[in-house]
Amino acid sequence: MLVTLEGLDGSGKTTVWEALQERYPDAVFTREPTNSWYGDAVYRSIEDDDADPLAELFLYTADHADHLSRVIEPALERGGLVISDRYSDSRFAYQGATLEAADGHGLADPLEYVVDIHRPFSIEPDLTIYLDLDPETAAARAGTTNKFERAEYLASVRDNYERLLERDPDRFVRVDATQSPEAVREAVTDALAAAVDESH
Ligand SMILES: Nc1ncnc2c1ncn2[C@@H]1O[C@H](COP(=O)(O)OP(=O)(O)O)[C@@H](O)[C@H]1O
Ligand SMILES: Cc1cn([C@H]2C[C@H](O)[C@@H](COP(=O)(O)OP(=O)(O)O)O2)c(=O)[nH]c1=O
Repeated sequence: MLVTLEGLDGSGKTTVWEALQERYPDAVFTREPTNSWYGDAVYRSIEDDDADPLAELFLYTADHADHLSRVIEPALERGGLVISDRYSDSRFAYQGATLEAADGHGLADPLEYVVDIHRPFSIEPDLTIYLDLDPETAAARAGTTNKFERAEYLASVRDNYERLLERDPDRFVRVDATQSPEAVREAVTDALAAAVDESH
């Protein structure tokens, strides 16, 4: 079973992901960008304010392809629970927004385009927990350290997440990330426990 955590920078994904490790000690905990050299390339691009948006999309997608074959697919084949801090929806929402800001880079609908390039090879999560937070709080919590963490940009990323929730309501569970860390953790744990129960 594949479970992903999504949300804006600073929404509390990593805090929750760490708490879940105590709760599910046998699960495989992973993240995107990964810790491979593809992930290193992604982080180089994040630091480059002039990175080409399409080139950046393909770097993230290369990291995802490697993540699938090296980590996700083997773990799912073993029948395990896999919990990923960010996954494809981050690309749909963030690179969709970056491409949109670059006048669509000649694409009629950047978000749809990013979804489409994943379709032939990617694996859809069984459950995606979306930590919902307003862009201002997200930027303040994240510390606005890179180009993706600015409130204005995060507002367009959030609009894209809303589109994704609308098109796929059965896969997503929305959690109000303005709550205390304890309340967020409890809501996430409840959603995950319900999904794990249902899969048995
Ligand atoms: N529910 C919460 N309320 C207030 N602050 C939080 C909450 N969850 C996390 N934080 C804090 O916000 C910052 C970003 O959290 P983090 O888990 O790293 O988010 P993300 O992985 O989504 O970027 C950290 O300083 C963390 O301690
Ligand atoms: C996985 C992924 C991350 N990102 C962005 C979100 C973050 O700003 C940045 C690094 O991700 P991450 O290290 O998860 O940041 P955070 O813990 O602050 O949420 O990369 C994308 O734009 N596309 C993607 O596909």
